[in-house]
Amino acid sequence: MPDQNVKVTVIMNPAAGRRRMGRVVGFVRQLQQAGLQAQIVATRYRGHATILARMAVQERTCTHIVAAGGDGTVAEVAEGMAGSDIILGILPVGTANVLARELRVPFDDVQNARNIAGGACTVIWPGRLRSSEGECLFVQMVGIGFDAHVVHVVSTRLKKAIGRAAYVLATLGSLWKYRFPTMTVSVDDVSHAAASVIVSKGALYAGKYVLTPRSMQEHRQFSVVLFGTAGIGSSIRYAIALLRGNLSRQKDVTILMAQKVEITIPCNMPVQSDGDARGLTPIRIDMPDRALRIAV
Ligand SMILES: Nc1ncnc2c1ncn2[C@@H]1O[C@H](COP(=O)(O)OP(=O)(O)OP(=O)(O)O)[C@@H](O)[C@H]1O
Repeated sequence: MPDQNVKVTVIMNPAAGRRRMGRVVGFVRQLQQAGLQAQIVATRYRGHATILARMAVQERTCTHIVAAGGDGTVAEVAEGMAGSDIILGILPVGTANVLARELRVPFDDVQNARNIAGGACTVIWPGRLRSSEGECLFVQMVGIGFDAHVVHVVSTRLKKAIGRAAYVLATLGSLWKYRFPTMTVSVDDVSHAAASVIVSKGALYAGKYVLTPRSMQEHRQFSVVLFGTAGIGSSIRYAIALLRGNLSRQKDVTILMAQKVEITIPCNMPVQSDGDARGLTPIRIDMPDRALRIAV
């Protein structure tokens, strides 16, 4: 029997993925058919999802917020509601939707709506990034170096037109343009040298590819993946290893569990979080005390 007190606000990013308004409307209809009250609010600009989620928490206008978008939208919504008792749902209509894959949120919208109505949820711990653009939560990962350069240069228009293939083209272009400087990474106060770094809450990357053997979503820690060798050849080797699922077995890839990462040298390295450009180094990443309840 559905709970009549369940009120769902769907925060929809109209700029995510390939503009799937019809799918969001259909999903809301599914929620309503399951006996829940549901409404859609569309974001109007970058960061708006955080403001909408924060207002919903403060005014207690709903019991659930569904982030309709990709990982960037989920992260913005999380920023506004983490630490509250509101449950976060995900309607994966973005480009990569890594967190939804990680948590096995159904891509079948009927099943997803049923799960939300059913009330099952899990608790995850987002990380916090401080960079030249200020502070934000991340739900899946932060990249510093080569992958962040790809995110900084990928064309939004191409992403809309061809989806994840836009990242493949941007990666090929970046192989020639990126200079591959080495950085000093402090991981829980121990210094390491790396060509590129990915700090990850989850096990997956760029969709369904295995980055680390273990997801840390349910822990107050993250994995730190240090890519040891700079240059075009090594980057291609890392990409192939990622596609084949054996990245963690590369001799020059180190994976550490940690709660704090700092990169101060060199300055001005590109930074991305959850697939969105987030300014430049210096950065600090840690684990705030704000959990997220997520419908699964
Ligand atoms: N109304 C809007 N207009 C323009 N940009 C927006 C709007 N609302 C949100 N955004 C921005 O859209 C960006 C992309 O969103 P999101 O990451 O959810 O989609 P995606 O990139 O297609 O998916 P993924 O991260 O899974 O690859 C985010 O940086 C977000 O801040």
